[in-house]
This record gives sequence, structure tokens and C-alpha cells, in this order.
Amino acid sequence: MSDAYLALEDGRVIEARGRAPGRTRGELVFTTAYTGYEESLTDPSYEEQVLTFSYPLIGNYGVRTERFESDRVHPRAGIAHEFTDDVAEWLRGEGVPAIDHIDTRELVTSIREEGAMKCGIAVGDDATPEAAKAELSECKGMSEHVDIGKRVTTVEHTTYGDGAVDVALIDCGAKMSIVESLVDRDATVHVLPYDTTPGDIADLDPDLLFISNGPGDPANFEAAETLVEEYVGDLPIAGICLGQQVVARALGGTTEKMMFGHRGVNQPVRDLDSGQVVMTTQNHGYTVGEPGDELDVKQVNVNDGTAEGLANEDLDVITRQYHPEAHPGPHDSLGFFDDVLAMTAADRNVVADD
Ligand SMILES: NC(=O)CC[C@H](N)C(=O)O
Repeated sequence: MSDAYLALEDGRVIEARGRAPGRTRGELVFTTAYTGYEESLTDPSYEEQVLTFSYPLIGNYGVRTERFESDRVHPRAGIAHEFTDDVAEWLRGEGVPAIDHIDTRELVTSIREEGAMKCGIAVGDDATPEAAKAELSECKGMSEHVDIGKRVTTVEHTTYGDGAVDVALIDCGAKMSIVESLVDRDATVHVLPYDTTPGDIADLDPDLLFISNGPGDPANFEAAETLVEEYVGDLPIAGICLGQQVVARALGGTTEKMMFGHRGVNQPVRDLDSGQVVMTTQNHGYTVGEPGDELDVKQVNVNDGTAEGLANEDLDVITRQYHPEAHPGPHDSLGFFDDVLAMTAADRNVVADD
């Protein structure tokens, strides 16, 4: 008898060791990041997913709140070969089930071969394979979570920093280090609910519209799409991850689900103008298919050729599929935030108007 079971969409039920009790379900995904478990576990983009760490030991440098990307744990459960007691205690306190002592190499290989799949988890003294299967039978597909934005967004307008440039950051589940990267560069960041309307933006009169990262299917973020449609050409527009997907959809492009996505801190990205390759942090399961007529693909993933950066220089639109803010991961692409804020430079607009 075990105290933890993982039921997979492919019919298997795997025994594990329980580290934090509970029953839950979600889309089973993996990250190859070898550091940054606090950041990953608090990244709102993992909402409704069960996160498997391919790196075998998770928790070896403790748990510190200053590394959190939001105020709670977002994956519905955590899976590792081994969680330290620190992490297990943290997840127990958060009410998020956790299991370890399973062959995560085999599990990750299955996800790579079969794709991200639904799963159910039961952990605790009364856990049974049937309980895990019952959770699995209730599991929805990612795109069915139509109200996912509501669960991760700010409820009210919150302002960070006191800089010269006013950024309207549409919070579809924003990581805090995106806010910090902008504040560090002399911006005032207005974090706004995911369903902010064009009228709200008109009242605020910002210098830049920025669509954040966020969980689930970008098709479920129609309000943010509407903002991009309304303000393209009038305001510079930037987006990260879900933000890139929303901007692409608003400007005539398409998005599609990937087989198992990109999650890790060493995804190689090539800039098509310079030829330079940078290492990037990623966490996404959807990708831009067709960019549409308004956007050019400026950067691509070296492994699979998917769109990593889009732009329209005349309309002042620039987006990234990966996470330039890192946290966790390499800082190679922090310059993205300088490029974004440069679009708002008043003197540049004066020159352009002349
Ligand atoms: N980190 C993100 O913004 C993820 C975007 C989207 N939810 C995806 O999975 O592709």
C-alpha cells in the first residue's frame, strides 16, 4: 500500500510517496529548470497544471518568500524525484498536494512522447488508485478553463514605482519580476485587471500597453485582445508569453496548442536580424502559428522553429514568447525591457512627427 497515486490519461496509475496531502487534477507538464523552484511554483501561468520537475532534487536551497513571483502556489500539485522537507512543508501549508519517489525520467519521457496529458492525484492515508482515477475523470482540458484569467488577475488597479513612463500592465497572471523589471527602468507600472476595458485605458492615458504572461489558452483572454485591437497604432504595445499570443491573435494571427510545450531555463532562441542566439527561460504550452499580416517574426526557437519574438516597428509593437525577466533563469534578454520603454520616448515621437 502506498499513500499517493498518480492516474494518467494514458490509463496508467503510478504509486508514489505522499509529501503533501490532498486530491486534485490538472494538465501534467514538466519543467527542465534545475533551479528556481520557488519562482516556478508561484508563477501564475501554471494555474490548472500539475508540475513535474525533471531535475531530481527540489528544495536544496530552502524556501524564501522574496523569490516568489506571486502571493501563492499556482500549480495544482507538484511532482519530483525528491522534494526536501522545506518544500514539502511549504506545499502542505499551501494545501497543494505533492508526491515524490517516482521515476520522473520515465514520466517526462512519457509526456514528451504522448504530449501533455490530464492526470489525477490522490495523496494521504486514505489515498487509493480509484480516488486518483476519479480525479482524472473530472479533469478538464486547458482550453475549457474559460474563466482562468479571473483566478489569477489583480482585483483592482495597483500602482508600483514612480517613474517617468506610465505603463498599463494588463494582469492576465503577471509574474512580479515583470513589474520589477519595468520599475527598475524608471516606469510607473499600473497593474490592471485582465478584463480592463478600452474606456479604462482612455481614463488612465498611459504611455504604453503591456500584456502580461498568464495561464491557459490565450483564446480565453478576449478582453485583452480587444485592448490591442483598439489601441494598436495609438499606443506602443508589448507582450510577454501569453501577451505575445494575445497580441498576435488581436492583429490577425493564430495560436495553437503545442504537444508538450517549452518549460525550462535553457531554451535557445535565435534573433533573425543579428543571428545571435541567447538562452531563455520559458513556460508555455501554446504558440503563435501564423503571425498575421501586421507582425514579423523576429526571433525563433532553435530547437523547433516556433515564433519567439514578433514586432511591427512602424506600429511600435514588440513581443516575446519567452520570459526576458528570467526569475528563474539567464539574464541574457533583460534588454527587452529597455527596447520596450524606448518605444515610449517622447523625443523619438517628436522626431517621427517632424
Ligand atoms: N507563461 C505564459 O504566459 C504561458 C502562456 C500560455 N498560457 C501558454 O501556455 O502558452
